[in-house]
Amino acid sequence: MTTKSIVSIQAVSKSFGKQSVLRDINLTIQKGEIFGLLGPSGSGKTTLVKTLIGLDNPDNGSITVLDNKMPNLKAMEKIGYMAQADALYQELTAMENLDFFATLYGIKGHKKKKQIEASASLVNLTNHLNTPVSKFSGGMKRRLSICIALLNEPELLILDEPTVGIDPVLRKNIWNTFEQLKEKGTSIIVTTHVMDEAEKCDTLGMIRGGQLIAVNTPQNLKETCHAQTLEEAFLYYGGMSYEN
Ligand SMILES: Nc1ncnc2c1ncn2[C@@H]1O[C@H](COP(=O)(O)OP(=O)(O)OP(=O)(O)O)[C@@H](O)[C@H]1O
Repeated sequence: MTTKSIVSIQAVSKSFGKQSVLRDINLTIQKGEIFGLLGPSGSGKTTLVKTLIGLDNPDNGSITVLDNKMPNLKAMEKIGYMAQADALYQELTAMENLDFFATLYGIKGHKKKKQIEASASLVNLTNHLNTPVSKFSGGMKRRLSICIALLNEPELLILDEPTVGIDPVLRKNIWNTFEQLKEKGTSIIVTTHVMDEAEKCDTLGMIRGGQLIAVNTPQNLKETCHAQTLEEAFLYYGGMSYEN
């Protein structure tokens, strides 16, 4: 693994009205790692990833992604983003959805065919491409959304709670896909509130009430405070229970 940074967040703050949602966030994410952002519902994970990709502007501070100060169109082209809710056309087949989004990304001809095949294979959807999305299970829809985020061969893949509502077997499959992508050199940022997923990340940022309360490997986070579990560690660093 190289030690070059792919994301640098400096003194980022954001409020919605009177509510302070991100408080002085400083964070560096290294290239080639799976970085997890762990925090309870409402802690600011989605807001932080949205500011990362330029979908939302911070009130203060600066963000650099792939050596570009955000928001930056060139950097955005190298990022694959999967939002929390699936944005799929239900009446279209998986292939038609993929074709539509590939065209939107400006991928054409032979490259389009190749990219769709490669991405579908990674998420195990090759045999379901001609099925209308309305007939997909929740897990298949999530995998199709991941597939779409992979179409432009992103250097950085950002996934907002990619496995919510997915059973443990499928969740394991999806994490295997992340490992394969990492092997190929893709950097991954994933938000989660699930502890066993957090354990699988190379580095973990714990966020609570808009504050980054600790950043380290899952092992070090536990060892430093003599915790048996990440939940215990979260309690230690956050000074409160994990749940809101
Ligand atoms: N557009 C908005 N306008 C006003 N408040 C917002 C907006 N977006 C988010 N918030 C508030 O900001 C806080 C953080 O929300 P955010 O979605 O970032 O949390 P989260 O950690 O991603 O939560 P979850 O795990 O439930 O998705 C919440 O209190 C939320 O209600």
